[in-house]
Amino acid sequence: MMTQRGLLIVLSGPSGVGKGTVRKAIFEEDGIDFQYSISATTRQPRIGEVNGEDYFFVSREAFEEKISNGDMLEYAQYVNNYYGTPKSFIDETLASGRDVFLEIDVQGALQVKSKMPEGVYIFLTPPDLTNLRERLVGRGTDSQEVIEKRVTAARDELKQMINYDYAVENDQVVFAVERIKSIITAERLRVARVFEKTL
Ligand SMILES: Nc1ncnc2c1ncn2[C@@H]1O[C@H](COP(=O)(O)OP(=O)(O)OP(=O)(O)O)[C@@H](O)[C@H]1O
Ligand SMILES: Nc1nc2c(ncn2[C@@H]2O[C@H](COP(=O)(O)O)[C@@H](O)[C@H]2O)c(=O)[nH]1
Repeated sequence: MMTQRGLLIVLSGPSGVGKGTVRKAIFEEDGIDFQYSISATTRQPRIGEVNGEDYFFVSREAFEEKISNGDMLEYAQYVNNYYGTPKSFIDETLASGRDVFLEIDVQGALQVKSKMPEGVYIFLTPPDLTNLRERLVGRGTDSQEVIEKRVTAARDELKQMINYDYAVENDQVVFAVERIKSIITAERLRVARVFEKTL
């Protein structure tokens, strides 16, 4: 019997918009049955971050070796560090029929879209840039210099919203979570109908 491939769900948007916060809130809900793809990065862990849970923290050399070996579905250099999505987890999970959830930056999401256009691409947007800067400052994890680099990158990233399937405003986390869950429910139904027609 043919197995229906899992659905690839990509949540993206500028740094500080709240992707991680919204993703964690979604995964804390009951009945969530998709798998989170843990990214690799060369950035130093922040206080409280756990290797293998938040990221796979690796050296620059190890990351570059993974790129050469073709082990990354996508990768990006963001504010002097590499970030990337290990490919084998995505391939194996989708092939087993389970849905995968990626939370990645805009450069990476567009690379994935060019390879896997059948995925669902969701752009999380802030109410405005002032609000975005306030969130980065409020998070307290980056220097003023890094925050300015992230806000500058955000100006360009917001122009890419048009290349996504959906834009979701993160005005309040609970509302953003509900909007994203509705999108996923509708997309799962659509994909299941398409699959039924192929049987
Ligand atoms: N809807 C919201 N309203 C107010 N503050 C928010 C909201 N969503 C997230 N935040 C806060 O904004 C800050 C940035 O959120 P978060 O770290 O989740 O962003 P991110 O998009 O994952 O960032 P990065 O891409 O850099 O990892 C955090 O301090 C978080 O608590
Ligand atoms: N292209 C990718 N971008 C990723 C990945 N994992 C995370 N990210 C994005 O990087 C920036 C910075 O993250 P931070 O943890 O240092 O704040 C942010 O936009 C993340 O979403 C990935 O695998 N590929």
